[in-house]
Amino acid sequence: MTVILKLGGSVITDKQRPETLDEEHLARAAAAIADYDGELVLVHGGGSFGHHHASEHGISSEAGSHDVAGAFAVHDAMRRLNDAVLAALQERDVPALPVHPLSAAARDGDGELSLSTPVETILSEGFVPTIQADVIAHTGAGVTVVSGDELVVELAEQLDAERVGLCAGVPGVFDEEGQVIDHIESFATVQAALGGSDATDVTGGMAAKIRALLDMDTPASVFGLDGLEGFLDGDSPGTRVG
Ligand SMILES: Nc1ncnc2c1ncn2[C@@H]1O[C@H](COP(=O)(O)OP(=O)(O)OP(=O)(O)O)[C@@H](O)[C@H]1O
Ligand SMILES: C=C(C)CCOP(=O)(O)O
Repeated sequence: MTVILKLGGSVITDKQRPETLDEEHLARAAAAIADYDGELVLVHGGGSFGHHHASEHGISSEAGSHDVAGAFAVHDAMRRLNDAVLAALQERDVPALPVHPLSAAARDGDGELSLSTPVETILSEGFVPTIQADVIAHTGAGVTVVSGDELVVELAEQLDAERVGLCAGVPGVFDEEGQVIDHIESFATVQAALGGSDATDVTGGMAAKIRALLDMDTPASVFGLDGLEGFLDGDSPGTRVG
């Protein structure tokens, strides 16, 4: 059965500084992934590569743009981040190959995402598909951002995944007192504690993440880097969602 893991941009980059990797975190994540023995699909977010350029060019999940320079600036930065993630993985003998949504996904006029990737074949041939958040064509709007969280949800459905993990820069989802919530079953019960991101972020931070995860049937967990090994061992660190 397939496990889907998103490496949050808040983990693998320094979200406060444009186009800055968090080399140490990326190395730790890659080492944990190298120890995993099973079918794994990786997705990664934008951090200070995607969100910075998207914000500068006024592009978000909803706000589109026909400006090719802006569209390419976001895509190109995300491709550079994807290259860095692939390099860290391949260095540790993880057979990671890239998937770029700009060439594989689109939104219709209602904003509905369609994604047609060779991920299943890449997986069945023993590789680890590594998919970046990106900009994609959006009917009537030019391009909009597709977040790593949206890609995770879509892929979980397409691949009938067993489990989904979102590794973020926080140990889990905090309640209003700052304690990590063990289990979230409905948006309404936690809404008051959920905010955006504390850095530049065009896709809605934690609130959007939890909404997206509650919308799917696959069990999910949100955890920090310290929880990654446990998640890959089959535990549910941080906050279970759904
Ligand atoms: N209740 C909450 N619990 C935990 N984090 C929260 C909460 N409300 C808001 N946040 C913010 O959500 C952020 C995590 O979401 P964010 O989208 O930045 O993570 P990410 O998915 O790792 O990054 P990226 O979108 O770049 O991939 C935290 O850094 C924090 O600022
Ligand atoms: C801005 C971009 C391209 C990234 C959006 O994806 P996220 O980091 O998963 O929210």
